Amino acid sequence: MVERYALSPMKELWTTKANLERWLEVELAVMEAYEKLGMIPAGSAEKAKKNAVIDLKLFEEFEKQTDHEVIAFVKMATSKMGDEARFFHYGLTSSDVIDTALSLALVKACDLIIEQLDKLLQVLWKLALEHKETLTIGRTHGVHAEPTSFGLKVLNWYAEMLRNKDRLLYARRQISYGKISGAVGNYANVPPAVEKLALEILGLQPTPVSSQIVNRDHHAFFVFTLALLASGIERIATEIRHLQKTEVLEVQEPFKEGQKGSSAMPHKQNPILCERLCGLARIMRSYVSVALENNNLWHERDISHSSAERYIFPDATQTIYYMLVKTVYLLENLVVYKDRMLKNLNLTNGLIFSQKLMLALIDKGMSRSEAYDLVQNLSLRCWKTGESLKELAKKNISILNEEEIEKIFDPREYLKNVDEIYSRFGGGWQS
Ligand SMILES: O=C(O)C[C@H](Nc1ncnc2c1ncn2[C@@H]1O[C@H](COP(=O)(O)O)[C@@H](O)[C@H]1O)C(=O)O
Repeated sequence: MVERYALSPMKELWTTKANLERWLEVELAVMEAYEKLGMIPAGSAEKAKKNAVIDLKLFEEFEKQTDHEVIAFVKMATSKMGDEARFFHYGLTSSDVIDTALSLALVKACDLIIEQLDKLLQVLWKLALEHKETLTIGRTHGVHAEPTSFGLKVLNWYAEMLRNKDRLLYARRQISYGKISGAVGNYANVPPAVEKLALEILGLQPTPVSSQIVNRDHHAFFVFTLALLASGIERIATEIRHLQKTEVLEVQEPFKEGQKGSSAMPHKQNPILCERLCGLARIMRSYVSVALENNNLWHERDISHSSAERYIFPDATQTIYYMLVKTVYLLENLVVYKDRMLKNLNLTNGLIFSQKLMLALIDKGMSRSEAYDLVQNLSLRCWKTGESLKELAKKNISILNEEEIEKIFDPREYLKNVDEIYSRFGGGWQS
């Protein structure tokens, strides 16, 4: 993981020491299960826990010697044990330990991610409420379309993040499986009852059927869910980048006291945070293709996925965590220029009210194509000359009176159903 984007407490989850401690947690849970079932002498698990060694130097030494990390781990962990060492790793294959411990790590990572996502939801809801009535221009194809509210844009982000939360909760279930079923998953040397008890102790559930490993579709789904969340953040960041263009300047990402925008141009305030979030979302997508490829392993498993997973799980969880923390900061401190929004809304001299004008003509009895052509002709003149569409309508359309025309060109008319849209979210964000 690039240290620059590694934040606590997520980064501590992925240290070698934390990993070895999780392996030990799994081994001890298995011993406890054997003991509860009366299959090994009472007190063995407690003794093993007391005498177990976690020593990174020793682990490295044994790994160099054996070129097998789980054997190195077992040698290290049992190096100061007595007779209880006989029952340590008893009947297990390496992946019983590795995969079960990996699920423990991923579930914890998922909880940290959900915690940040909850914060983001809270900030989004607050911003959406604050700007429920803030008029802005809605753009399609990058071109002014019709008035809308800035809060509604934010509410749309909020709704996507609510869906991301739903998906994450489901993904959390998908990665909360362990397996203690032996070398090819058929419990030849460890009974299913041990798996059941051990996983209960660890707070995981057994896979109904496994090979040597927990199938990688579980993990791929989780990684995809994170990438989808990242693309939602990217969508927010992209919108802010567009709205921060000099010609637009409707919003601006926070620019700290003492911050510098450019080494060459002292005046610059660039949307660097949003640009970084867009870059990181690209990285997040790249993990998905690796996770998908890891699903296709030979027979009861090969180990081609292992090296790739040393990157994708720590990096994907740390990157999305970083993205969430920064997005919360970004939106908590977003600068919103309401006056500029209004100024931009009026840039096209009323053209954005063309649909309402056309519909009013239809309501007065005109055919749709006649009304369309009339309004289009006036609009094209408006584009060319810079005249106001409202004034042109008053001069050229006699079937609408002045009051009716004023109402058509009132941007507030476009907010009349905003309350109903908000009401679909009930009381909003309650953590
Ligand atoms: O219980 C077993 O160990 C069963 C055995 N399969 C293995 N299961 C788990 N780990 C194994 C296995 N084989 C190797 N290794 C060790 O995994 C490490 C892989 O390193 P890397 O490719 O860098 O991620 C690296 O340390 C490897 O030595 C089998 O033959 O089915």
